[in-house]
Amino acid sequence: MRVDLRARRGGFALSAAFEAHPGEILAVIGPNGSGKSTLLDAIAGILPASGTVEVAGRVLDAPAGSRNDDATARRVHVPPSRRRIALLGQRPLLFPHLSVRENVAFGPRAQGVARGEARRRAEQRLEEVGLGGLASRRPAELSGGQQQRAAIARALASEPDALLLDEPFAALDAPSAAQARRLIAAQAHTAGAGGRAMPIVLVTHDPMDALILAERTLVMHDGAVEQSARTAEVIGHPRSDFVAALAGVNRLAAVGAGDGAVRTPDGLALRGNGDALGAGAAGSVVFAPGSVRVDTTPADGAGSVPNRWSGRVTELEPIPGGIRLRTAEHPAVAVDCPSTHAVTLGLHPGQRLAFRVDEADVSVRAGS
Ligand SMILES: Nc1ncnc2c1ncn2[C@@H]1O[C@H](COP(=O)(O)OP(=O)(O)OP(=O)(O)O)[C@@H](O)[C@H]1O
Repeated sequence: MRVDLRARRGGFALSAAFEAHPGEILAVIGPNGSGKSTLLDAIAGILPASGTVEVAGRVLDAPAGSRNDDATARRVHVPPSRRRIALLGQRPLLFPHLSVRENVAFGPRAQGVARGEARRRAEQRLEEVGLGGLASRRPAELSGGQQQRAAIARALASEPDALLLDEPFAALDAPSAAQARRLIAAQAHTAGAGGRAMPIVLVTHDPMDALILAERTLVMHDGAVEQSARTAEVIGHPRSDFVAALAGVNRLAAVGAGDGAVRTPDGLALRGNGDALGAGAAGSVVFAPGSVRVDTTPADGAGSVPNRWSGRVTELEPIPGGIRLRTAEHPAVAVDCPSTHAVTLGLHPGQRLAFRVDEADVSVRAGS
């Protein structure tokens, strides 16, 4: 899939270019209103866009005169129904009056597949998503998770060339989401029609979904692609405070101190791995709140030795398995303390604590 498009929705402008390969899951993350759904709608052809969309070697959108072989060629716009792209949103949107089997067979039937074959294909797809026994039910007789799985089966039954998923796990409880995740991961690697695996574009709010499922991630911001890289790079070395917050890591501006360490604006001295910042060179440091060790007795050299500091607790916030704290001296630094250790320390607001983080857990990046 090759996408290079621009689209407008009211006053909102979108511009995005990327490629997604067959068998690949590409995650798209970004704040609310950054244009993730708009991007999927434009690829699916629901929203008029200018630029190029190519899927499985078929040109679905192309500007006039864009083809090398024919400068007079007219603009290409294949309508949504003929794009062979399946778009699946948060809500399953099954036809309530049809059985689950008929819902899944609907796509193939609309493509002209004979009734018996469409039914066979629907049953096979339902079997694959674990709904083989529920094919005769109406959607209302299924749970939300089962409905979403039926919708995935329906999307796949049309044997699309690409699958676009918009927050497909958002409305599901944890077990249903896990099941849907497995299904989608398996699907990416399964050869579809004609023995081809297909690209999957997955819009998600949860960077951990990206980490579990997607080799590469696109970060959207204000209608543009802010970062496009391997997911491990996006999460491990976020370029924006937004991704850092989503990924749950500390990201601080830093300046090379000239002694191999870097200094943050609030005076934290840190040594880490990654890029070497010369004296005065700007960059950023990233470390996980959970990689910081907390103690009541000040660490040796706290304040003067890199990777050690102290502070007075101002904020305590429960997190799964422990407590996240912040200090008055370094409010931008979150520190996670496991519950057992929190009990031992007797964590409380106003408490003075010592902190240290291993060099190996701090990553330094040059540039802003
Ligand atoms: N039908 C519409 N008419 C006009 N503007 C719209 C319409 N739908 C969305 N927008 C605007 O387009 C922008 C992008 O919205 P979009 O839904 O693509 O963002 P998103 O990243 O998917 O957000 P979310 O994470 O909240 O789903 C927003 O500013 C939104 O207000």
